[in-house]
Amino acid sequence: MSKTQNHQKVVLVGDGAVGSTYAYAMALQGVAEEFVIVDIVKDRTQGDALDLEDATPLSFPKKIYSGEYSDCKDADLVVITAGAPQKPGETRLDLVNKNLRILSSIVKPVVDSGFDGVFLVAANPVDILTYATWKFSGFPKNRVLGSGTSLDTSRLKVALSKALDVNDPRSIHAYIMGEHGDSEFAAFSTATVGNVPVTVLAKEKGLTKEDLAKLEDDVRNKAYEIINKKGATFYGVATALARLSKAILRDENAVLPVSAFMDGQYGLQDVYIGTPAIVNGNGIAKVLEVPLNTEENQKMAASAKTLKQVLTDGLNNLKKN
Ligand SMILES: NC(=O)C1=CN([C@@H]2O[C@H](COP(=O)(O)OP(=O)(O)OC[C@H]3O[C@@H](n4cnc5c(N)ncnc54)[C@H](O)[C@@H]3O)[C@@H](O)[C@H]2O)C=CC1
Ligand SMILES: CC(=O)C(=O)O
Repeated sequence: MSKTQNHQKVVLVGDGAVGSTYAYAMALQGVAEEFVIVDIVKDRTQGDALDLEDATPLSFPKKIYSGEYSDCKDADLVVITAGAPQKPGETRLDLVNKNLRILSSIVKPVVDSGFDGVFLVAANPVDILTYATWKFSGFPKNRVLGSGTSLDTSRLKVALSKALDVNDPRSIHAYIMGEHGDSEFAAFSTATVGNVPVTVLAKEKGLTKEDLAKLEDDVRNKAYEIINKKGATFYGVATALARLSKAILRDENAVLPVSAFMDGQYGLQDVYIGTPAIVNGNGIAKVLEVPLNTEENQKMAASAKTLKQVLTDGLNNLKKN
């Protein structure tokens, strides 16, 4: 299918639980006229394309098909959800060697196709795989981003909306920052509801500092809770990926939590990590540096340190094997 102007094309690599749910979320939205699905399991991509195209007469006219890396040539966006998921008891960081190997087999053929769009990475450990996608691709930093703490931020909004009796989580302005993983933290010092600090509203509700710490911990551990109960998480992240895709494809300049390259922000260098950023058709237009308090800044630094260590070890292991 040849592309005309204003015709947007997305290639999804990884048609598992996360990828196929993202494909469904995109099928229901009026963005991207062409959607290609790539995976090593061809029967699945072909079956999913046939199944998903049946949603289009009732949602949005869209060409959905099973494809190849060569289809990335004229794509606007490549979304990577290929990779092993956590088994119960595993952390996201435990996936690093396995998923770096898978990623290294994906980025090269995408780039070799002539792809010149934006990479959006969701496979875990997402901050590390986003960095590796940037390295492997040779793309500019702004055109490689990860889903980062977008899912965790949604989880924080859900938890705060329940705790503060604000039924619409979209009214909560708060971020989980740092690693998408065990060293992430809630930036409570800047969190607001209708411009009122969350800390003030929490106090009015009789919530103590310990209650907020427990809420943050529950958010941090929510993936483990879901994986223990049903084996995987996919609806939340798929919706976050669809939101990020829309911001990119519609050139929205929307503020969203992502994994972004640090170039001095938060005193950090040479690491991809979760922060709010302005997202548009070029990927990351600008990293927004949240004015964190001292304790939060320390958590951000500690999170970055963990990521850098695992990244270095992971890339060394990849070279050895
Ligand atoms: N960033 C986030 O917030 C979240 C990230 N994830 C991560 O997303 C990834 C995918 O999770 P699920 O979809 O549940 O796993 P899954 O096992 O259901 O799907 C993985 C897919 O990747 C494909 N794949 C494996 N190697 C490939 C290769 N070399 N080339 C192309 N495709 C390949 C598999 O065939 C499979 O279809 C995991 O790493 C998981 O941890 C999951 C939830 C949230
Ligand atoms: C699996 C994962 O990364 C999550 O649900 O947060």
